[in-house]
Amino acid sequence: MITADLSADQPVAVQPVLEIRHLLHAWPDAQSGQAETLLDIRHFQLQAGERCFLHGPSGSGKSTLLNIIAGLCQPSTGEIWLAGKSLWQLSARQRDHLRASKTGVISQTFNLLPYLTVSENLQLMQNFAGQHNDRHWQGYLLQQLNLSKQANQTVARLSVGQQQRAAIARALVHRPALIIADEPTSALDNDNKNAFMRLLLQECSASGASLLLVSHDLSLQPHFDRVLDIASCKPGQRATPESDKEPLPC
Ligand SMILES: Nc1ncnc2c1ncn2[C@@H]1O[C@H](COP(=O)(O)OP(=O)(O)OP(=O)(O)O)[C@@H](O)[C@H]1O
Repeated sequence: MITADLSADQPVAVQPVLEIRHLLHAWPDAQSGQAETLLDIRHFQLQAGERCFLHGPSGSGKSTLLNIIAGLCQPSTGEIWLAGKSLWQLSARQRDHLRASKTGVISQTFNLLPYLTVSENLQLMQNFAGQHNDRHWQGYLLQQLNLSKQANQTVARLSVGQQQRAAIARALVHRPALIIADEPTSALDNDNKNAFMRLLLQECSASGASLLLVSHDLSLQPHFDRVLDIASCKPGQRATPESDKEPLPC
């Protein structure tokens, strides 16, 4: 079980992009049907432009937490505030709209539409976010991600690494306030990993987007303001601070 109070020490002058209050989440065990608590986070905030790196062992609940933050999975109890709105007080339609307009999600399974081209996937994302179709910007992103040649190919014909880069472009194309990335570099070679990190950080700086990124690749840590080890926050333990900026009282 993960128990954490990851609140910032400083009083907050501006509204955070993301705030978690008293989150508890349990999945029912497949055999016994009993629910065992997986996540227990008393408080967590992410400010505009802040970059947070989240790591921890396989099965510790990182993807579950990201799905909860993205409004794709309802927590057992607790509140998730995204851009000043409480996710689970919204209708499903309002929640979908908030997710589409405020977050860019790069998931482990990419969630691209395989029968559409890369460009069409980007256009669709801008449409969902209520934006006009900015072909110049889309082309720039694809070029930065070394995907220009694949712009008019259907996603189903791309390699896994190319699909991952297409998913990255889609997460950035509508300039979201919060980028949520689950193992975004796992299928990339070193060159593409570096290009991806460069573009992601550059776009976060340019747009002021916050970034919450989950990875097992600890070499990415220096790019982040805060580093959280989800597994170090256990009941009765105090997490070892990993970031110079932020202690993590559990
Ligand atoms: N929809 C679900 N229903 C039931 N149990 C689930 C569901 N999704 C995840 N789990 C369980 O929750 C636990 C945490 O899974 P999760 O994918 O969040 O871990 P993780 O830290 O992201 O792992 P990894 O690093 O391997 O991706 C696992 O034991 C998993 O089996």
